Amino acid sequence: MLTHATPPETDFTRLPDPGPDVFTAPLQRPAEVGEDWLEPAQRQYSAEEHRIWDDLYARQMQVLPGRAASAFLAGLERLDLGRGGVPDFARLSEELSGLTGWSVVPVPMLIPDHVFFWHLANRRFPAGNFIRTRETFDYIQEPDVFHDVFGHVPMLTDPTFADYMQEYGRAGWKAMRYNRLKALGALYWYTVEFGLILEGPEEADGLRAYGAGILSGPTETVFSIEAQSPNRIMLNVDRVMRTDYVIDDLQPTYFVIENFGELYHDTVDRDFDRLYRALGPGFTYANSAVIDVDDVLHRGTQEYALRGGRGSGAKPV
Ligand SMILES: C[C@H](O)[C@H](O)[C@H]1CNc2nc(N)[nH]c(=O)c2N1
Ligand SMILES: N[C@@H](Cc1ccccc1)C(=O)O
Ligand SMILES: [Fe+2]
Repeated sequence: MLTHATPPETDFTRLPDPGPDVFTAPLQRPAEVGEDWLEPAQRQYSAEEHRIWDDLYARQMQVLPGRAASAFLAGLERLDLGRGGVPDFARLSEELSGLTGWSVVPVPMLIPDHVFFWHLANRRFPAGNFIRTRETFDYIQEPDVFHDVFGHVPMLTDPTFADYMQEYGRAGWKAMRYNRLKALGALYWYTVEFGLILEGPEEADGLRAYGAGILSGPTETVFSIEAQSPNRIMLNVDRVMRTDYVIDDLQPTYFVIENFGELYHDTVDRDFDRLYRALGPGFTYANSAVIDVDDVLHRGTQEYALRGGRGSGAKPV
């Protein structure tokens, strides 16, 4: 019997009930935001904060050509994110709504999973309001406005990717019912945050990054494409959803797609019920594992991780 955990009549305009494994408790909701976690307005930024955006932008532009996916670079240009200063969400939303129907809305910090899904399902991208400081210029733990807007928003100009993001949000309802958010989160991690795409034949050096976690920092932009250390493996949804991930260091493994249509087909056009029923509560594969079924583009040396990773002085590339 086929059970549809997300019934076709699901009302995605209403906030879903968080399932038992939703990471809600540790998040303290600030006084100024309601159940939707939306800030009443985008922050005002100081002149120095606008300069921080400009400097982060300039630093990325030195490394992106030849490494960022063409869809990402096209989006950056289309939205003119380098016009100077932190972009205004209202103007961004206006331009995006004409292109793919998305908007960008301000949130104070990480928001609970079910609220995040709900915004995506309604084509609203929740972006952190604050910007990092000079002290945290190279590395921040929480997503700030540079990661969220520079890293994520350009891809929302791509119609197929824009649809994928909305469907990912809608997918949260089913994953919550099955208590398998971790698995769906791994898919997000290895695509939206750390995805690579093979734009031309492999021999022609066609490997590019489209993941926001890669493209919002210079080190991982170079590491993900050029380093010998990480594995680069063709994306296999069943495999990826069983794979653990690191949140505070360069990835030991990247998963590669050939185009966004294929990503859409392998995820959206497929019923995850059977998969969720087959999955255990935790992950099966370590984040550095290479397994039998893998279609391996590059088997990494894992030298960076073996030397101790972040904080050890190990050189990324
Ligand atoms: C898997 C899950 O959807 C993911 O971790 C969510 C949780 N809450 C978030 N909240 C914000 N503000 N930004 C994010 O990217 C996320 N990611
Ligand atoms: N097709 C998936 C939904 C999904 C869409 C997009 C990304 C991931 C999952 C399901 O049946 O649940
Ligand atoms: Fe992100």
